[in-house]
Amino acid sequence: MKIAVLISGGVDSAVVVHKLYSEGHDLHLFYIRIGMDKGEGDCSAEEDIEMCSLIAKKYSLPFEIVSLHEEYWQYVMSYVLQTVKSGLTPHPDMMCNKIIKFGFFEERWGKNFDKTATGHYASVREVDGKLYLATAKDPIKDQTDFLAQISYDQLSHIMFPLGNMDKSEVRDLARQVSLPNALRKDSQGICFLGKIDYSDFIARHLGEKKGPVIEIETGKKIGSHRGYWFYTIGQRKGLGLSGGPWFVVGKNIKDNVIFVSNGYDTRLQYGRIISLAEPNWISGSPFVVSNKSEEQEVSVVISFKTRHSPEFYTGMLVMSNDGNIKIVSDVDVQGIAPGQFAVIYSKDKILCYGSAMIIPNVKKRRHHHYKGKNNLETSNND
Ligand SMILES: Nc1ncnc2c1ncn2[C@@H]1O[C@H](COP(=O)(O)OP(=O)(O)OP(=O)(O)O)[C@@H](O)[C@H]1O
Repeated sequence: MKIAVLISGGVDSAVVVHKLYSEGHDLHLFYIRIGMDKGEGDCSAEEDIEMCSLIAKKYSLPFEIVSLHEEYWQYVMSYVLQTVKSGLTPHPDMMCNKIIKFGFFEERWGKNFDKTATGHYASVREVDGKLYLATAKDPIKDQTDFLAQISYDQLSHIMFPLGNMDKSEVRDLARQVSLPNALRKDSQGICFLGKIDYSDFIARHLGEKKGPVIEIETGKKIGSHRGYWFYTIGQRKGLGLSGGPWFVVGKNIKDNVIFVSNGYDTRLQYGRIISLAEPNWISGSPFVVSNKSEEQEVSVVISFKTRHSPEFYTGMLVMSNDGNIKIVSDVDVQGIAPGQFAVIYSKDKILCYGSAMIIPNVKKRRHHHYKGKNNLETSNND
């Protein structure tokens, strides 16, 4: 098979090259170059590229560096800034996979190959003649949540050769076959943005604007913050408040107010109802539509995640007859942040059906103690 392999200089994608090469495929390696923000050099990219060249050389494979710099800044980063500005929490990794790695790359280069392979920890399964995004063997490394915005067409053209390997097996294999990056540390952080400080980046683009931090139960001002766009629902770190733990439980964007609540047990930290919008069902809707009558809600038992973590929650995915969807969780979910995505899995946690954006549960709550303002919050905590 003719396969385009996306390589980053990291050990995972190098092991992909080794595996596919050993299976006798015809490989073409690609590195996607994305520069930093204006005026910032990016020396780590040069190191990554050098590593990619070494891997290409080891297997005598063609290697190309392609740029998607403009596209990344135009689509992914503008989405990040817009989302943050509207008080929501963005998910750049998800958008990067959908728009860059499996979007523009596929359109321009990947389409000329039978498949495109990456070092993501995920798999593709066929069930009743249909392909599904499916979880990886290694539950700690599983990255299906980052992939849950892709389309069926994108999925149909992708291979994830590490889906059936644990990270330790990947490292062992890299050592055994003496890959030049066998001992290289894993990359951390947000997609291509891993190399820059997220908070600095936001400050540079959106500036700072001081505002009050209000204890939600009492309406008392207990501190000040740098601008609502630096904070996300469920956040604990970086609030600079004494007598914690304090958690962000709501925001009033109009007045630049952050609401916090004290303690791990506060009711306000948790919610069981998660309202969703714009679902992306990769392989079709998980609802069994044949049961649907005019007045009825339809529901399906699911597992789900609301953040990148090995833990799954369980609950029901419910669609009301007006088409609105929500999750009713079996247990309290901490820090439900609108703008983030709920990733929906089959009950047995094997198939990833797709994802939908978390939206605020519409409700009004009066904060009598804070200048009598009536705030429609961006919090989902019931
Ligand atoms: N700059 C890049 N150019 C081409 N492909 C990339 C690039 N960055 C990441 N990828 C692809 O996306 C996959 C997942 O990327 P992620 O950032 O999660 O890296 P990772 O899990 O640390 O993997 P690796 O060890 O290969 O860097 C990589 O394995 C690789 O196939």
